[in-house]
Amino acid sequence: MKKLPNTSIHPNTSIHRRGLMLVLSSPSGAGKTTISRILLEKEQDLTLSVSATTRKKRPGEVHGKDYFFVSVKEFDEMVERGDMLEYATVFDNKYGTPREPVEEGLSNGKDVLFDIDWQGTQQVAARAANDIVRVFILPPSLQELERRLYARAQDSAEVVQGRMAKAADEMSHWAEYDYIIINKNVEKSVADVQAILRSERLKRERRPGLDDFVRDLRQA
Ligand SMILES: Nc1nc2c(ncn2[C@@H]2O[C@H](COP(=O)(O)OP(=O)(O)O)[C@@H](O)[C@H]2O)c(=O)[nH]1
Ligand SMILES: Nc1ncnc2c1ncn2[C@@H]1O[C@H](COP(=O)(O)OP(=O)(O)O)[C@@H](O)[C@H]1O
Repeated sequence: MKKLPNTSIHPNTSIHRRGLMLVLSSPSGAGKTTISRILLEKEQDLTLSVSATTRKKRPGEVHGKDYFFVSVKEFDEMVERGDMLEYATVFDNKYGTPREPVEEGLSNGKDVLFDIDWQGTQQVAARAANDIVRVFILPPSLQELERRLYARAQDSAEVVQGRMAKAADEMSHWAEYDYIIINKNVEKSVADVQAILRSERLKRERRPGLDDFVRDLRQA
């Protein structure tokens, strides 16, 4: 895997605040898409990293908004060209994060939201340890997880059962995340992610512009 130095993620050193990479992961059906959607409406300075996938489009999904739906050949070519920040196989389909929009968002002073699995999270963390904030979303119970997967009504019973079977595996990675949210009530979960975002944005190391500010204050 090509190593991506931090400097290439943040080419613009003049930005006042250093953008962060907010990762949401969860077993399928726990609610990360729902939480992300509301969060993006509420947070103007947050932009979604739209992944590329070889999975089939679900009813209602829009190419370029929910995912870039590509063929296996197109996906592999993107990987070959080094266009992916990270990529992984999940539920027999390939998923990956196109690098360029992420770099562009960060250098424009935006925070970037990622809906990616634990494999992708590990890859991004290895490349941009100081910029990543990891949030893992748990369902209140396995029964509720299954209910939500059926309630979404977009996958066959076979696909739902496959996702239930993989849930324990995905959840085994929960301790690799910085924050854990049990998604019982959507509004509360969104408020919790907003609290995380707000605190992480206030961290000293994400505010390089403060150096000059404090220097001026001290000279007064
Ligand atoms: N590593 C990686 N995982 C992704 C990416 N995009 C989506 N995923 C993960 O792939 C899994 C399946 O996503 P999807 O097919 O949309 O199903 P859903 O999560 O049940 O809505 C989820 O765990 C996503 O977080 C990506 O670009 N990279
Ligand atoms: N807190 C919640 N309470 C009840 N239903 C929820 C909650 N969060 C999400 N859902 C529902 O559960 C289903 C799966 O949510 P989704 O956001 O698609 O999950 P994911 O993206 O993690 O696979 C959707 O039908 C969604 O409306």
